[in-house]
This record gives sequence, structure tokens and C-alpha cells, in this order.
Amino acid sequence: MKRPKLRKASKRLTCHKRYKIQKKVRTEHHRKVRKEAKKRGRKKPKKDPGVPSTAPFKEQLLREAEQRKQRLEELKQKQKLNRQKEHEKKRKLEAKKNAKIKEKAEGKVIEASDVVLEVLDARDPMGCRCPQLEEAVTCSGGGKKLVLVLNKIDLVPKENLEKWLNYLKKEFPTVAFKSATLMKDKTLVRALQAVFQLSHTECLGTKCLLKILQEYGKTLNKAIQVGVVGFPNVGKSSIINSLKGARACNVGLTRGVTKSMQIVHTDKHTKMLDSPSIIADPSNSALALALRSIIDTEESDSADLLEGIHAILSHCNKQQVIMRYSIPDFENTEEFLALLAQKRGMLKKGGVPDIENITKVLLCDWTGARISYYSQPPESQTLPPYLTEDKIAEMQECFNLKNLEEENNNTVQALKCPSPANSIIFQSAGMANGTIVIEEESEWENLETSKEEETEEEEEENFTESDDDPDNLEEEMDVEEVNQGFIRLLLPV
Ligand SMILES: Nc1nc2c(ncn2[C@@H]2O[C@H](COP(=O)(O)OP(=O)(O)OP(=O)(O)O)[C@@H](O)[C@H]2O)c(=O)[nH]1
Repeated sequence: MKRPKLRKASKRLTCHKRYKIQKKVRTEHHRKVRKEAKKRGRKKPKKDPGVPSTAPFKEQLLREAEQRKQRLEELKQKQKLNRQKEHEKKRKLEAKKNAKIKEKAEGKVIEASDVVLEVLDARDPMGCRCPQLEEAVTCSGGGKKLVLVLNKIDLVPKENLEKWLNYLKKEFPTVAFKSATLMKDKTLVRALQAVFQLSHTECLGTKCLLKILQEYGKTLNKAIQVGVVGFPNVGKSSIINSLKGARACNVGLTRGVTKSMQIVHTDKHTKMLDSPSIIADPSNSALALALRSIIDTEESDSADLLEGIHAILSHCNKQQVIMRYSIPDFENTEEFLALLAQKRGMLKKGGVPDIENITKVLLCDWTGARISYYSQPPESQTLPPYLTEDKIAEMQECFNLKNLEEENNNTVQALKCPSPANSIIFQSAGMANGTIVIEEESEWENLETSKEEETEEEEEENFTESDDDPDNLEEEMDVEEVNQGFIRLLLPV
């Protein structure tokens, strides 16, 4: 009797049959791949077999090939030169355009102001001075005054600051200033100011600056307009905010935050005019362009940015740079950037250092609020050609210079400064040529708000400002630091 089938028949094949099928699949696949490659055309370039040694006129053929190669290279070189020439032409055209706008725009801010505050970064005061601006104010007639505001004094050693104050006061009345850099969340700021007296919110020199402006207003017997002018990121808006005691103007790590002219009333008799920064002239040195020009994240040429970093590094003490950034010794700028990108975790796919981004971050760092470096004033006082002894006396007239010196001394005493050992020595490139560019049709934007509007704005600000906004990065970091400090202080020790 036949046994009933309990299970399904097994699908097992003999090895011979299985290998045969596998081989067939493989050859089919190869055939298909070859066919497709043939359809697409050859991908690999054919290897040049060279000239066989038996060929007649071999030497002549080789010479001709060499000549062809040379001609091709010459052509490439020519094209490169042409491109460079065009680039240069474009730059010159832009400079001319800026110079044309300058005549009108410069007139606008200077014309509108009774006093012009030229804001200088205390780390490189000479590099922030713009001869075109100083000449325009001192030679404008009409009794306009120019006052230098030495801002970011918290980033240079005390002795260096004193040297600069001594140097600059011989040319223009100079005020030492430290702006309040934490002015985002006003409620938090007020609370912290009241409880912990945090240095970020603390500004120094406000009393002194307001006093000299008010005194000048009194001598003129009218409300005065004060133009705040300077290169990008020197702290123009921060100074106005500090004088106002509130965040009236936008402040940011990136350069060129202020895009239009703005009016802020600090008191009944003083109107501050915040203006977009002076545009550095393309004829400036690479160092001046690196520190004083606006970095456009989309348009800036990465070769120019790299040249900028190279210029900064070559004007610094290498050992101090290595210590400041805690990186190993480096041979050149590219290596420095690669090491720093690795240290900061700025890597692209495959762990490749993101040189482009680290370059931009670094350039912002050098005009921002963190890196401490300092330059020395010139050994002897040489007046710029537009500044005579008479002009100096005219600029100092109506100001109580003795009082100003005392106030500056008080500011210096109250200041917490980095020691020279924690600061990088830097060699300035000297004054930077520039033009004040404001669009012809641009109007003054009145930022004066009523108290109610201010509180509304405040609430809105706290909700609308994106946490990811790179412009607010620093302020965010500060808030975070503050919060951490806050928590630390609240925790039991
Ligand atoms: N440490 C320190 N940082 C400051 C001081 N003043 C301003 N800053 C910082 O410098 C950066 C630039 O300040 P802004 O007030 O935006 O400078 P600005 O000149 O108005 O800049 P633009 O609008 O780009 O021309 C910001 O990150 C500020 O927080 C200061 O006295 N000390």
C-alpha cells in the first residue's frame, strides 16, 4: 500500500543544478551591463598609446604635441589674466560708484549732525579711523564737532587703553566706552542687573558721554543731533542702546546689521542718529579689508576671505595665536584653519574641515565681542594732513577737557580688563579709507517709541526672535551663560 504524503515535496536541488543556475544568472547580468555600457558610449577615455618608436618623423610629432600643449597652457593663462582684469575693473567701478554716493550720503549724516561720534574699536583704534570722515567733519565749517568714542575697552589691557587715550586726546576729545552687550530679553536683563550686577549688562562711559553731549547742547542753547559713525561692527548701535538704556537698535555679530539711518532720542535734548557703517575702500590693505569691510556670506570670494585671515595672522604673534585657540603649531593659513575647524567640530561630510565657514566665523570673531587683542599707538604723534593745531583747538572748544579726563580715569579704574598675557599683540595697518554709503532715497527711521509700544515690542521680541538666528548667536550665548550663572548661583554650594 502506498504511504500517504504528509509533507510538501522538498525544493532542494542538486548542487550541480544550483551552480548551473547561478552561473547562468551571472552571465546574463554581465551581458546586460555590457550592453548598457555600449549604448551609453565608452566611459573610460582611451589610453594614449603614444608614438611608436618605429614611426617615421617621431621627433617632429613629439615636438608638435609639445607645442600644442604649450599653446593650450598659454591660452588658459590668458583667460585667467582676462578674468582677473575684469574683476579689477568691476572693483574699480564699484569704488567709483561708492565715491559718487559718498558725496551725497556723507553730506546727509554730517549735515544732519551737530556732533559726530566716530566709533573706534579699542583693539585697533587707528585701523578704525577714517580720514575721509574726519576731514569732512573738521572742514565742514558751521562749528560741527568730532568726538572719538573708544569702544570695547573691556577687550584690551588697561595700560594699552591708557596709552591710546593719551594719544587720541591730543587730536580729538576722546571718550572711553564699554557698551552693554546683553540687551535682548529686557526683563531678564533688569532682573540680573538688579540682583547680580552682571558685567555684560554693565556699560561704562555712558555718564561721561551723555554729560559732554548735554553740555555742548547747553552751549548751543538747543536740542542737538548726534551722528554715530564708524566701520562695521565697531559697536555703533550698542553705544546708542547703552545711552538709551534699552535695546532700540539691532545689534549683531555679523557686520552690516544696521541697514538704514535711524533716530533714537536719548533724552529731551539729544537725538542720536544711527547710520549704516562706513564702507571700506577696495584700495585698502588686505588687513584693513579683512577687518573693516562687510562680509557678504553669499557674495564674498572665498579666496579674498582666506587672504584676509592670512593678513590677520601675519600681523599677530604666532605663539599667542596658538595659545589663544589651543591648537598645535601650524605651517600656513590653510593648516591653521583646518586645525581650528577640527577643534570646533566644523566638519563637512566625510570629516573634511569646513574651511569656508570657519573663515567667516573667524573674521566675525575678530570684530565681534570676544577675542582680546591690542595694538600699540604710534611712537610719535604725527597729525594727519587735514588736522592743524587750529582745527584741534576748534574741535576741543566748548568741551570741558579736564572733566572728560577725570571721567575717563574713573571709567578705566572701574574696568575689568584682560591681562597682556591673555591678549594677542596685533600690528595695525593704520587708518582705513572709506565712504559712508546711504541710499539716496533712504529716509530716517524714527525708532522713538512710546512706553506702551516699548513693552509690547518687548513681549513680541521675546517670542519672535528665532533661536537659530546666527546674528543673535552671541547674545544667545550670553543669555545662556547668564542663565547658567543664574542657576549656578541659585544652587546650594
Ligand atoms: N565686549 C564688547 N563687545 C561689544 C561692545 N560693544 C559692542 N560689542 C559687540 O560688538 C558687536 C557689534 O556691535 P554693533 O552694535 O552691532 O556694531 P555696529 O557698529 O552697530 O555694527 P553694524 O550695524 O554692523 O555697522 C556685537 O556683537 C556687540 O555685542 C563692547 O563695548 N564690548
